[in-house]
Amino acid sequence: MMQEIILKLRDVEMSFGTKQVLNGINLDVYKGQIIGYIGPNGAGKSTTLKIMLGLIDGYEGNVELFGEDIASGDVTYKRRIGYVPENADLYDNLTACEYITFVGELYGLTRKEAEDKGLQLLTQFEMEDVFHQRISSFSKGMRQKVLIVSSLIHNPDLIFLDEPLSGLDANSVMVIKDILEELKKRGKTIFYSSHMMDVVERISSRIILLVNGKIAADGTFEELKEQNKEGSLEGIFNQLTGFDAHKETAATFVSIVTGKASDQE
Ligand SMILES: Nc1ncnc2c1ncn2[C@@H]1O[C@H](COP(=O)(O)OP(=O)(O)OP(=O)(O)O)[C@@H](O)[C@H]1O
Repeated sequence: MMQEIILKLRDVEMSFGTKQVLNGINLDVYKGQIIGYIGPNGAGKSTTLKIMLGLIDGYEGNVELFGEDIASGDVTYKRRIGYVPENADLYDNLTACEYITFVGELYGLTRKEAEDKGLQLLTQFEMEDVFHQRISSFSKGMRQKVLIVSSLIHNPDLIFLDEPLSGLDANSVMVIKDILEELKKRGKTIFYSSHMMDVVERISSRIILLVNGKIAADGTFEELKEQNKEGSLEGIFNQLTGFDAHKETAATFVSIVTGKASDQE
């Protein structure tokens, strides 16, 4: 049986002014895949995510979600999407409860449904005591948990995560990794962008490496390892992005900081 295509990109290009950021992205993502979307800073990962989410316009090419062209004007597909942004402007003056019910209502839940479900979910992160406190009083990790809960409150089929583990402690990272596994088992499709190579290596059913707005590698971790003769995703990343100067760069950087070459210390 053919697997359902959830996400389809054809010749997607994007420029900001004269700078071309995406140079022809072609991609089919199937139901139940966890895609690890990696690449150097500025490669165009967040830009790709924002195009698929309908947050930025002006791209060339074709983007289909759940078999529908997102440029068709019909935005009902958005109800089936969850999104954890990289930099979220959480509404600091709202309480966790107010924020989560606000997002839940945007996605079509009633206030009561969103509030009940939000409290249940935050309780799993041991945050029930702060449900009615203002987000401005939260630590970075607590804010991140509110974002993760908000992104899943409406039971989306396709989930976009942009560096979702930032600020989370080791125990919470474990829980989130297992949540992603569990969502995958239940047929959810996950598009996961991160720089944490060990996590991407572990959770992804497929890894896509973007370099200069182009897909430079696409396959399972095993396939990438086979092709690149490197043992870790970090090593594969270094090799495919042509970066082997970390030691020299670090030494030069610290020499500038200290005003002395390393052998003068
Ligand atoms: N709104 C914008 N206006 C102008 N240039 C932009 C805009 N958004 C992104 N860019 C540029 O597009 C390029 C790709 O940015 P993008 O945020 O997609 O990279 P990224 O792969 O997500 O990087 P990172 O790993 O650092 O998050 C960068 O050169 C960035 O400066």
